[in-house]
Amino acid sequence: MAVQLPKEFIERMRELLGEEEFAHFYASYDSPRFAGIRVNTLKIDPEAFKAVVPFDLRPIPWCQTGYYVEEQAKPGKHPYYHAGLYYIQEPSAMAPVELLDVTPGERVLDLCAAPGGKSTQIAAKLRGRGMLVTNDINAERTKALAKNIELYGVRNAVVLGESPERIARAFPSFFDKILIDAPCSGEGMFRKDEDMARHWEPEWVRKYAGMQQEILKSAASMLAPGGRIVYSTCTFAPEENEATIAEFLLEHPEFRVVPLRLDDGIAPGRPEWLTWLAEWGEGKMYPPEIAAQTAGCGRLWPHKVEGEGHFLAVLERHGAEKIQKEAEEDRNVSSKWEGGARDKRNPRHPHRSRPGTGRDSKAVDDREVLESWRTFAQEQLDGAELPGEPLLFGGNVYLSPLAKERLDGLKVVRPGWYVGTVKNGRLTPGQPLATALSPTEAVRVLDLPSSDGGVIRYLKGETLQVDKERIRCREGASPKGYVLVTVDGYSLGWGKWQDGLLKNEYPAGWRWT
Ligand SMILES: C[S@@+](CC[C@H](N)C(=O)[O-])C[C@H]1O[C@@H](n2cnc3c(N)ncnc32)[C@H](O)[C@@H]1O
Repeated sequence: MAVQLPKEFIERMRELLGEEEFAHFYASYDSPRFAGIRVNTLKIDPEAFKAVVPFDLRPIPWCQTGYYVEEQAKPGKHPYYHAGLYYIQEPSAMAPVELLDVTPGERVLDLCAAPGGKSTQIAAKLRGRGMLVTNDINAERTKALAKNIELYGVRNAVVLGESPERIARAFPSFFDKILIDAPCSGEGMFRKDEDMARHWEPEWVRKYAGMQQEILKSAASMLAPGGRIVYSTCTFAPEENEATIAEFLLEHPEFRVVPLRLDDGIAPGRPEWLTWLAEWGEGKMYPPEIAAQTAGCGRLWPHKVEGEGHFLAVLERHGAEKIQKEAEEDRNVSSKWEGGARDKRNPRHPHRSRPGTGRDSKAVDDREVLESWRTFAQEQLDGAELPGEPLLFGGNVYLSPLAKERLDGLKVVRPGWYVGTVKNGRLTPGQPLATALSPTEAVRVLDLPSSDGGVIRYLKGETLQVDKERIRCREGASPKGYVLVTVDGYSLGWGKWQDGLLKNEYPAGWRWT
C-alpha cells in the first residue's frame, strides 16, 4: 500500500464499516487518486472549452463543469490555466457547491474559503450578479484566496480574513446561501496527501467537532429565512459529520436537513453511527426525529466513486418568505455612501460622484482619485460592465458590491474588484481588472496564439516586440497606451504599447516559472 495509514484510523474504520465493506474501503488506497479540472464559465463555456483544450476530459458525474484529467497532462502548465479558463480541483471537492443551488443575484457567503476552489465555483454560478463574500480566518491562506478570486475574473466578490463570529455581528440574517467547507481532521484526503495521514492524531476529531459547531452557529445567524447552508468536510469521522449536524439541529429547530438525491454514487449519511458513538461514550443519544434526518446527508466514499472521501449536508432555514423590508433597506445602503449611485444615463461613465462641499480636503482628494478612475474607464474600457460602487481603500480603487460601512471594523483583504491605483492623478490599471475583462471590453487588444512562444514570453514578464498592426484598436483610438493581452481571445493581463514595443505589466508574483 502506497499510503501509510494510522493504526487507530484503520481500526476505527473497520469497526464502523464492518469487515466486508472495510475490505473494499481499504483496497481503494491501492488505486490511484483522481485529478480534476473545473471549467471557469465566467471566461468560457464548457462546449467551447472542450473544443480548444489540449488534454483528454472525462465528465465528473456530480459537477456539470467538472472533468477528470490525467495528472501527467500537467494542466497547471498551460497558458489557458494562466488565463483562468479552469481550476484544478479534486473531483469530490466539486460536489458541495453544486448542492448550494446558487442563482445569479444572490448574496452568498463562503465562510472557510481558502484557497478558493469552491469560491471560484460559486462566483461562476453567480455570473457577476449579486455578491460573494469569501472568508478565511488564516491570514496567510487569504493571499491565495484573493489571488484565485482575481485570476478567475470575479467582479463581485469581497475577501475577508475574519472569524465567523465577527462576520456574524456585521451581517445578521443577510445571506441567501452559505457554504461551510469546514476545517476538519482530513481523513478523506489520506490517499491524495500522505502528509495528512502522517500527521493525523485521533484527538483531532473532537477538536475539529468543537470548531465546526461554533462556525455553524455563526452561519445560522447570518442566513436569511428560507436560505440554505451547505456543510461539507473531507473526513469520515461521524463526530465531525452526522454528530455535528445532529447537534446543530438540536440547537436550531428552525433548520432541517434537505435529503440528498442519492445518485452519481453519493451514499447516505449513517444515523446508526450516532448510536455507536453514544455507546462508546463519545457522543449523546439524539431524539429519533433528529437522528433520522442525518440519513439525508451524503457521503462520497473512495471505494464507491472516483474521488476522495467527503461528507455533505444541506440545511435549510424554515420560512421561505424573506423579511422584505429589511432586505430592501440593506440593498439600498450600497448606493448611499460617497461613491454615489450608478449613473444609468451613461454606461460608459458609470460612477458619477455626489457633489461635495469642497470643505473637507480628504473628500476632495478622494473625489479626485475617483475622477481618475472614471477618466480611465471612459478612455480605456469599451462599454465594460462595471458592477458595484467605486471605493477607495489604501490608495487603491475597488468596485464593491457592499456599502463601505458594512465593512467597518472587519479585516478586509479585498473590499471588491481591484481596478487600479491612482498616482499623480493617473490610474494604473490593476491585474484583476484585466483578468475579468473580455476583449470586447477593452479599447486595445493584443491577441497571442497559444501555439506561439510569445505568450510564454509574456507570462514570464518579458518585453515583446509587437508591430503596430497587431494591436487591435477601437475605431479612432491610437495603439499607444494600455493593451489587454489575451491568449486565443482570453484575457491574461496588461501591456503598455509604444513604438513597436510592448512593455510587460504582468505582475511578478503571477509569472510563469
Ligand atoms: C477545507 S479548507 C477550505 C478549502 C476551500 N473551501 C476550497 O475549496 O479551496 C478549510 C479552511 O478553513 C479555514 N478555517 C479554519 N478555522 C476557521 C474558522 N474558525 N473560520 C473560518 N475559516 C477557518 C482554514 O484556514 C482552511 O483554509
